[in-house]
Amino acid sequence: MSTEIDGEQEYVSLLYAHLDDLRADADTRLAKTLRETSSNPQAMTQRDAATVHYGERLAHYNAVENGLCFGRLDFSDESRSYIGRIGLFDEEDDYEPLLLDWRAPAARPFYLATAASPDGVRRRRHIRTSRRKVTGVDDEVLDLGAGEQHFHEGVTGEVALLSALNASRTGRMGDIVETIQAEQDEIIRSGLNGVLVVQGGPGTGKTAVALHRAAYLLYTFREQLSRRGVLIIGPNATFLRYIGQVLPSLGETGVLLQTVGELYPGENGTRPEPAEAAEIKGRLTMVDALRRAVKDRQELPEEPMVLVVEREEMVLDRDTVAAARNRARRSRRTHNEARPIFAGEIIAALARQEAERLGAEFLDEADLADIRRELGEEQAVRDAIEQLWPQLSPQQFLSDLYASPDRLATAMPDVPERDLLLRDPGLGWTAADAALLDEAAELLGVDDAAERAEAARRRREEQDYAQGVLDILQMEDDADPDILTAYDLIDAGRLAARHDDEDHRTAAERAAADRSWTFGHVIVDEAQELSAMAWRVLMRRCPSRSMTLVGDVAQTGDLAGADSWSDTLAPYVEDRWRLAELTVNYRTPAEVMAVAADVLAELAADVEPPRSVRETGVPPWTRKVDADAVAETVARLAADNVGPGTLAVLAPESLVAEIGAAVVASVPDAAVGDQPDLENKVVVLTVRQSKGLEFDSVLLVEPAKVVAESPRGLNDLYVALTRATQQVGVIHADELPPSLVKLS
Ligand SMILES: Nc1ncnc2c1ncn2[C@@H]1O[C@H](COP(=O)(O)OP(=O)(O)OP(=O)(O)O)[C@@H](O)[C@H]1O
Repeated sequence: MSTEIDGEQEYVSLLYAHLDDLRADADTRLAKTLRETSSNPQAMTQRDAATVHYGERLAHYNAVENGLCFGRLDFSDESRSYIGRIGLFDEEDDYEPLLLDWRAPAARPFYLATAASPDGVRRRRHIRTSRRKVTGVDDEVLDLGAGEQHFHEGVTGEVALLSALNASRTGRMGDIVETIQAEQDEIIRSGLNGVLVVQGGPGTGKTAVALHRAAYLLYTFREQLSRRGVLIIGPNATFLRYIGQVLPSLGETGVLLQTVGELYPGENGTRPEPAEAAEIKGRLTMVDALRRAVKDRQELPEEPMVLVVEREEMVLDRDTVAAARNRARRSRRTHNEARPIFAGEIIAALARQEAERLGAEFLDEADLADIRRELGEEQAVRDAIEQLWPQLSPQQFLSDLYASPDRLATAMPDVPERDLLLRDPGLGWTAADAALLDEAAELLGVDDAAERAEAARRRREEQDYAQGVLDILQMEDDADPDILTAYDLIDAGRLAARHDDEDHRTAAERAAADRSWTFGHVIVDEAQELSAMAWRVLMRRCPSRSMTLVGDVAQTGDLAGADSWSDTLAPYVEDRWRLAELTVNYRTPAEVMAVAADVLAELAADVEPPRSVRETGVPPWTRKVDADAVAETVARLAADNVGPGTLAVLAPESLVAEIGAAVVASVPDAAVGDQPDLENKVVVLTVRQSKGLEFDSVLLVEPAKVVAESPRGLNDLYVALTRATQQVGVIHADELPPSLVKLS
């Protein structure tokens, strides 16, 4: 074996030498670009672009340093390929591939070939490395015939897979490029177009698959996707931190990761709120409610309004305002965009009154125009217009709505529980508010006439400046008429525009700041949790409907979440979506899954539990204690458990603070609170917070309370039981819920 390792070491060293050359080259070019100085705007623009380009290349090479090469395929025709994190080519040998990017079509047999269907592959080799050193190889010989294999059915690269699955967790998710399984590969490489729903039980690799699919799509459709970017939505900030390293480790950075609460640019919806309030805000009927609420802001005065303009009284009666309002509404523009029409009508009506007073027969059209202009500048007139048809930002509009029982009643006459939405202004936004802010922005629109005028003025100024630059260049070049000047190639307008538009942020960065941005592809993790209103926003952000939605309807915890994929998607794509299923559980050992399966049977009798890929020999255990000893027992067990792996204490909402305090008293650096650091050995979380995460061991506290505290409590219990990679212990004083029969 050691000669095999030596042989691979030689090749792997050659690959690293190649990587070093590429890195050195990018480094030199970057340094050279940074040294370039020029006052020529075009050259400066090129310099900026080159800086970004070489900077990105360097980051890319650095990202693939660990595990650069991890596999080898030997084919029946004696040829062989090495598989790794990027493609490397031999420039001196007609660009022969030295290393195949795992995403390249030619690398696919590494994930798909089996003894039953070897696809020309004689041997698949997993190469284990630590930094740049080869530490071992695992071979699977595929042309022996299926009968002679001793591997698990349907599992490829079993040794490498099991060693990845048994490894201690670190609190950050890792990539799985070395051991992607066939059913996962199918999904990762599925076409770009249309909506793909990936349904799979806990631990089936949905998150892993979603992230690797993002990397695959960016590689395969680079041109298309790097311009528009890819958006990945995850359930909360802790989860995004947990998965945040995976794409960079695959060399991909052009992806925007967001929570639903961040869907409205510039705001971050993190304020907690009761599940019932979030559920109401997530209903699709909020679209009509907001429409009514906007109309409600276009007021008619109960009594005629008296305006004092230059010591003269003018009157705005209800009919005049109603006529102006009808005109503005008939324009079918959004609220803010229709406002100038309303204002114009009001001013025209007041101007007619003024003309009457002055004697209309002595005034011509120019005089009337002067009167209108002067009235438009009067504070009293502006105030009246602002009162009757205010200019509204989505934030102002929504906080006014939440602050007023009357406004809520007008907007939501058939929702008796609407007062759950009442709250004082200025308290910050919740996750469910983000979708409503976005909807409000759609309804209100922006009257950007002033901004557009300012932008036009700026452009004119820049154009004049560019013209000046070109004139100077031309003067310098006058000496030799044969030399092509910048003037010949580009006119001032284009030069200014190029300067103006040149924006070196990545698509993801630009998208994060822009509500009207549409993405090339959208991936939603824990997609079952999204409300109908959140789906509306996402669909607006992705008119091409190129989407991957991964989730598990059996794990839905949010009241506003999904029970069925077809109901969720029907309003947007009818039945035009494809379903892929993942069936193997890579996380939860069989012993734990057997217990979780009973909970699943109670909450969704028709859903098959995923099949665990391994056993640990440690069945879940329980410990019953007195109610006043629960926190102390958990704290002691947590202290005893501090080992190489990670431990999560999962507690019901009502106990989490008390349990957290007890655990911190015995394990001082344990992570607790809203945004715990998952890289700590011991973390105390609610079940909701643990969604999508995993730990080596889990201590579950008072499962009966977990079930009782939420209308979707059984789903929460199912989530809690399926977070561990090694073992689960249950500490309780209350009776165990009936679905945990196996533990009683
Ligand atoms: N092919 C694979 N090779 C190695 N590890 C894998 C593979 N597939 C999944 N895993 C590991 O299994 C664990 C579970 O994966 P992941 O979190 O993606 O599952 P999930 O379906 O999103 O789970 P849940 O629905 O419970 O959040 C992770 O540690 C992941 O790295």
